Order: sequence, then structure tokens, then C-alpha cells
Amino acid sequence: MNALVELSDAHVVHKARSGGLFTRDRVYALTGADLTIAPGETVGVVGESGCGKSTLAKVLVGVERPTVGTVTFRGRDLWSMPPAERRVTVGAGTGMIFQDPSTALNRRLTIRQILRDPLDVHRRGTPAEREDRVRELMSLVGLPPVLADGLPGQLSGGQRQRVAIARALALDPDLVVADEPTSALDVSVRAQILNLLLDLKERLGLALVFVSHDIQTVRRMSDRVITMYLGRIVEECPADRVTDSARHPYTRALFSATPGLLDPIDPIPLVGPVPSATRPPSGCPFRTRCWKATEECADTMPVFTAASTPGHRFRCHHPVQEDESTRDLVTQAASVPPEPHRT
Ligand SMILES: Nc1ncnc2c1ncn2[C@@H]1O[C@H](COP(=O)(O)OP(=O)(O)OP(=O)(O)O)[C@@H](O)[C@H]1O
Repeated sequence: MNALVELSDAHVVHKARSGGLFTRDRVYALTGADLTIAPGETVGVVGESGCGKSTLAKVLVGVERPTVGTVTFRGRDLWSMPPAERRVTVGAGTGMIFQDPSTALNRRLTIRQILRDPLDVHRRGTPAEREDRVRELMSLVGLPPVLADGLPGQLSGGQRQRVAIARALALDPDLVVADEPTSALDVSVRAQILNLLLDLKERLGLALVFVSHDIQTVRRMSDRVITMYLGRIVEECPADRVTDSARHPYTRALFSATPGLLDPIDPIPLVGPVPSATRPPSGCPFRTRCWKATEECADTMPVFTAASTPGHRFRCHHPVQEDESTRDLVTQAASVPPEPHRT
């Protein structure tokens, strides 16, 4: 695959905190992530809260340095560049859109100042050209020019997110990462912002990484869906196959619990809670909740296996068969008693 950005064996480990103080524990936020994103591709990232989606997103745009592993952007290793060069590469080549535009935008600056800031920092064009670019960016995201002298607090949530999108696009990036871009917005404006992102992606040829809890939207927006579990990428699947043909039991379970995707069925029952990211299980991290788990799963983390469809791969010792329906899996999972090796 022609790569725009590539992660190779990327790990992010944090010091754990308790009551604001660091403890001796470590949080394994991202473990052994290998991922390639092509120019113009939309990759959706799904997984339960705390599984490392935001960490993956931040590593991809060079905001977070992996503790171990490499991030290659347009063929260059980001973290072996001199810092000044990395700032230019990341600042101009990537953009990030956060969940809550109210906190992501400086509320003391006007919209014009917010949009001019990256152009000034990266010294793009003459002052007059920067003013033109601000007008162009506002028009690109559907904001009337009259709002240029307003403050973020004077705008609606949807308008603020449009400003955040315009700012992310200011320097013509190749890659934009949107981390839960609509979850802080009113339901009524979510679709408008998602359509705007899709439209901009097409018009500007952007690669888009879309992180969300909203599985239906991820599937609709993306070419490829990445499933994460406890800091690991466990499956990559073309979006049009992920509901019915995902091979990792966790991906099937996640999609079975999303209302409206499949014929009405009960979700695949999973045993217990997600384990702590400070003490991930040995072997496959999903094994403690998986109805297919065996001793082998406790002993070794499976390597990626390629499925029959290009772009589809999974890490599982006992994958779901291609012809197994989610309804079959619900029955299977419900009939398996908890095993000692699961804990
Ligand atoms: N700076 C940090 N210090 C300590 N632990 C952290 C830090 N940042 C993230 N973590 C932990 O790393 C793990 C992964 O966090 P991350 O935010 O990437 O997950 P997520 O899937 O995006 O979660 P959510 O869906 O709730 O936003 C979590 O256990 C989180 O508590």
C-alpha cells in the first residue's frame, strides 16, 4: 500500500496516577500498533472507552511520541527528525479535530485570529494572502464572513466545530484526525458536521482518521474499520464487511451490541468487565471475556492473519468462520460456561 503515514510496533506507556499522584504502575495505552494509512483513505477506529483510540489518533498526527516504535510520515521517520523540522512536518501535514470545540478554541481570540494563527506561525504568504486564506477557509466550512470578528462564545456548538475544522485545514494537510468530532454537539447538527467532513475529504483528497463511539457512523464514514481492545489493534476490516464478516470475536460482539445494524438479536454476551490497562492479561487481551478462549490464548498473543478479502486482517487464534452468522455466535457464547483460564 502506498503509505501516507505508517506506525510500526508503536507502544505508548504512561505512568499511572492515583489521586493526582504518580504510582508505580504503568498504563499500557497502546501496544504493538502496526498500521498503514494511504493518501485519501478514511479509517474509522472503534472500541470501548479506554482502549487506546485517542492515543492511536495522537500518535498518528505526531502529537504524542510513542514510548517505543516508529511513526513514518510521507516516508520520513517523524521522531528522528530535528524538532524544528518535525514541527513543520506535523503542523503543515496533519490536522486534528477534537471532541469539544468549546475547549479546543481559545475563547479570547476572534475567529479571524484563530484561523490566522497557524498561517502566521508557519509564515504562509503575505499578510494580505493570509487574510484571503481566512475568508477562503470560512467559506470552505460554510461560515458566513460576518462571523470573522466574533468570539467562539458567540457561536453555536456546530459553528464552533466548523471553526475547529477550518483551523485544522488551514495549512492544507494531507491527514486529518477527528477524535469524536460530534459527540459534544446537539444531535440536530451532528449529521451536518459529518457531511461537511465527508465533503471536505472528497474535495481536498484528505486522508481522514475518524474516532468515535458511534459505530454506525464510523461504518458509514469509513473505507476501513480498525477495532481496538485494551491498547491493541485486533482487527482491520473493509467497512462494508465489518458488520457481518468480521473475524475477531470482539469486533462481532461490538457490532452485535449496536442497535439497528443487524436484524434484531440479543448482543453476544461477554463475560465480565474490560480488564485494567495497568494489568492487561497475558496473551490475547480479549481472552478473559471471549467464549472461544483456550490455553493457547493465555500463552501467546496471536499475530495478524490475512482474511480472504484484501485489506482484512485479524489477530485471533480461534477466529469466527466466514460463514458464521452473528446469531450463531450469540448462541455459542451463551452456552459456554466461564473457564478458569479466563481470569
Ligand atoms: N496521560 C495519561 N496518563 C495516564 N494514563 C493515560 C494518559 N492518557 C491516556 N491514559 C490511559 O490510557 C488508556 C487509553 O486511553 P485513550 O484515551 O487513548 O482511550 P480511548 O479509547 O480514546 O478512550 P475514550 O473512548 O474514553 O476516549 C486509558 O486507560 C487511559 O486512562
